[in-house]
Amino acid sequence: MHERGMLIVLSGPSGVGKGTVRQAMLADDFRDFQYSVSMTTRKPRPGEQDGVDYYFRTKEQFEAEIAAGQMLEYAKYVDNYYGTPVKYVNKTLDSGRDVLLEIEVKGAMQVREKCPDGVFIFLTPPDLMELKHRLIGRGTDSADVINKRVKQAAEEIKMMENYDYAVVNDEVPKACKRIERIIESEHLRVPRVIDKYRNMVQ
Ligand SMILES: Nc1nc2c(ncn2[C@@H]2O[C@H](COP(=O)(O)OP(=O)(O)O)[C@@H](O)[C@H]2O)c(=O)[nH]1
Ligand SMILES: Nc1ncnc2c1ncn2[C@@H]1O[C@H](COP(=O)(O)OP(=O)(O)O)[C@@H](O)[C@H]1O
Repeated sequence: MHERGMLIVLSGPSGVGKGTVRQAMLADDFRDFQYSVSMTTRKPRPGEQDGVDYYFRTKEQFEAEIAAGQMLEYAKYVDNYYGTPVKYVNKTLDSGRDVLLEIEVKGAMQVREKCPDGVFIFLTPPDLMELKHRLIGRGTDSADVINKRVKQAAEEIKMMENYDYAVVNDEVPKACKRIERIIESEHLRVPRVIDKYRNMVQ
């Protein structure tokens, strides 16, 4: 029998660098986690692929998935739905592998209710001006959408108190290392490993 995988939830304002840090962790050969691809009603950005970046769906399709109980969590964020299909998460955790969810704060709180033994990490920008610069620099959103996202960011940062860890993304390699250390330490927590040692003392 193997241990069940660990659920890692990474939240943080749009543009803070969640995707960048995740890619850097993979490039760093820290690939012990599986990324859960979310579903969204947002339109694909140039280069984004269905099934890789997101499952791109219509509002009707998304609502049908909710009604069918297929979502672990979902939330509305700046006029679109985003959510985590439950099947992939359960299947992967059951196989003993860790799963990483990259989701906004309302969804993360739903996951916290359902999976209290998950690890909740909040990635935060050095400040809101820097966040805005990153969103502008990414070049994927209109000025109007960027302003909405920065406004939303201020609300999201207030939710940090509900997380287990806060990681500042000042420099990508440093943020990566911080998250890797958190994941490694969480694996050593006694409640996660206790079963392995029970046999020794019987
Ligand atoms: N609740 C929830 N939020 C999600 C999910 N997938 C992505 N998000 C969040 O939705 C917000 C907007 O995502 P997106 O439009 O792709 O912008 P980006 O994260 O800045 O590239 C971000 O805060 C994402 O972390 C999900 O499955 N559930
Ligand atoms: N530590 C950092 N310093 C400077 N720019 C960064 C940093 N991390 C990410 N970026 C840049 O900020 C933009 C947003 O990053 P992204 O990973 O798309 O954010 P998120 O997934 O959180 O929305 C990208 O253009 C990315 O290259």
